[in-house]
Amino acid sequence: MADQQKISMFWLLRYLKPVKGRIALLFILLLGTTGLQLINPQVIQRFIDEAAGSGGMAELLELAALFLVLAVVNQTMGVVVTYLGSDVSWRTTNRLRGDLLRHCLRLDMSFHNRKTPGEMIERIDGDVSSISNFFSMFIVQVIGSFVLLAGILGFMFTVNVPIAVVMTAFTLLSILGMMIIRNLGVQSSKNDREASATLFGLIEERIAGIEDVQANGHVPYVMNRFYRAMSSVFLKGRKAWMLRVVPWNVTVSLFTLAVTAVMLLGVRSYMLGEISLGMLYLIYQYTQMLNDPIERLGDQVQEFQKAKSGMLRSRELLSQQSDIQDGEDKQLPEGALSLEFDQVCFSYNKDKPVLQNISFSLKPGERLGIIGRTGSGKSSLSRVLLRLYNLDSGVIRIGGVDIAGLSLPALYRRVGMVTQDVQLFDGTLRDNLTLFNEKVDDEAIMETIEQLGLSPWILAQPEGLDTHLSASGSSLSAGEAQLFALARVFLAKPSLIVLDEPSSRLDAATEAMLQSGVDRLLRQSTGVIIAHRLATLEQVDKIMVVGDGRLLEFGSRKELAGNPSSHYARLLQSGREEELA
Ligand SMILES: Nc1ncnc2c1ncn2[C@@H]1O[C@H](COP(=O)(O)OP(=O)(O)OP(=O)(O)O)[C@@H](O)[C@H]1O
Repeated sequence: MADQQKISMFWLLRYLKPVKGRIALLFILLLGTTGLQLINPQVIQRFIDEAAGSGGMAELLELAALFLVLAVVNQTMGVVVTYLGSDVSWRTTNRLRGDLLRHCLRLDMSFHNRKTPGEMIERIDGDVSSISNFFSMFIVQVIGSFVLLAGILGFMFTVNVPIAVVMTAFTLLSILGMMIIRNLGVQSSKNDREASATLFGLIEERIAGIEDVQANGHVPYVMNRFYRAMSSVFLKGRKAWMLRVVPWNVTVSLFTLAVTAVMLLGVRSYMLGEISLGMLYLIYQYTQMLNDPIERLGDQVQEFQKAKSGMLRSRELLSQQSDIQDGEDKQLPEGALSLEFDQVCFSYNKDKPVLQNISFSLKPGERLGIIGRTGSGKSSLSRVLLRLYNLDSGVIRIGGVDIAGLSLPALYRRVGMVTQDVQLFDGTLRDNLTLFNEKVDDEAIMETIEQLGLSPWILAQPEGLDTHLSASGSSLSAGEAQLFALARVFLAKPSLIVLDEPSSRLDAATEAMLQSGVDRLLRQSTGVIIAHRLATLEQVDKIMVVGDGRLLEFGSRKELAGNPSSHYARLLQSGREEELA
């Protein structure tokens, strides 16, 4: 645990570095307010003694004015300290949020398959929020509190040693107690954060599937799971809170004892004529003030426990390694790219093979149509081709280069894919087509759209390319979104294109219209088209039939069509596409 703590602190320092100037200023201001807090009671003490003695009105007014000025300056500095604290906290935590998101986006699909989006939101935002106080105030508050304590106790030793000894003993005991129990709540706070992440995951999953939940009458079941998750958050949250407030309760009890002892000693000294009335007030005031920094330290211990659980979880996430390691090769040959699968085996879970010994090759510019029954492994084939998963064994070569040794940006620059699930982003049609790349001009967009025969559709949108699309895609039909995804991938001019059921949601007329456009655009690249409808594959050069993760048939489309014993010919003859393979 101690080791882990050291790592956490060290690791966070890099986020504080860019704001070190602001932290220094924060620190100076805090020292200033601490000093003013110490001086103010002394002004009142002099005021009381002057008033009780023979002080003139002018002196009293001077002291009152000084008190007012100091109080206003103190308040103003307090506001600036709060502002600077929040500023530091936002700057640092936003950098951490950015790092976490960037890291997660690079993690492999196996990781993302295990996490719900809601859980990821909690990890990227929720955990970091719990660290924000640590960034803004922890160091400053802790040091400020110690300085204030030292100031009060130091001054008391010059006034009355027995009272100063009682105060010091109380302070040391309180701090010691907090040090001993400071880690008490860390694990429970971590459990609390985990429960909350699960709850968010559940809410997100259900809202994302709202149509299915409503249409299938799943509301009571969803509510039941929701209540159970909430109950877990409540129980774990309560335990974490209870363990966090223990240090605070310890200091409150000690403080009551200390105030009683100090007041008894103070009143006794006053009765014996050792101190003035003003000094008695000062002793009382300083005793009260002792509680403030100790309470602040207690608060910071609580915050630290919360922050530490967030730090541990964020650190854990940042240290997750992607299974997909970036390769060194940066170059692929110019023009359309060849494709070769050599004895490729792949599984999502080791106990269930999904692709078994797949070998085939395509020359640059050739087009392959893949057919096979539902669940036979067609989409998995395209996923491994784009290195979304690692192979169990075998090699995939694109343009003669093993993709395992190829850098991922180099791969994605030249290979494009349209999947069955089209993701839209919050932005205009143009943003979604260019993926926010401002270098792509409208002319290039319209040219591609024209070739795909989609310009009437784009022009029919209320504001053309400036039409706003919502991230959920509710503004487009599923078929429209597919057209859109096709335009998007062709705009990037890839040299190898994988189309996974690109027209599954289009009506026959729209598909026919699209077909010639796709054919034209595919002329500049090698194409892999996964299709359920045989009509989609009329223009391909090669056909592959997949069944149960195995390659059942591979060859020239024309030859297979002319061979009555081939799977493909039989499918063509029967016209029963549902019997694919
Ligand atoms: N993320 C995943 N995790 C675990 N198993 C998966 C995952 N995705 C797919 N599978 C399994 O892998 C097998 C092949 O799935 P794949 O999606 O490649 O089939 P497909 O031929 O593309 O099917 P469809 O025609 O329905 O799109 C199926 O048995 C499926 O259950």
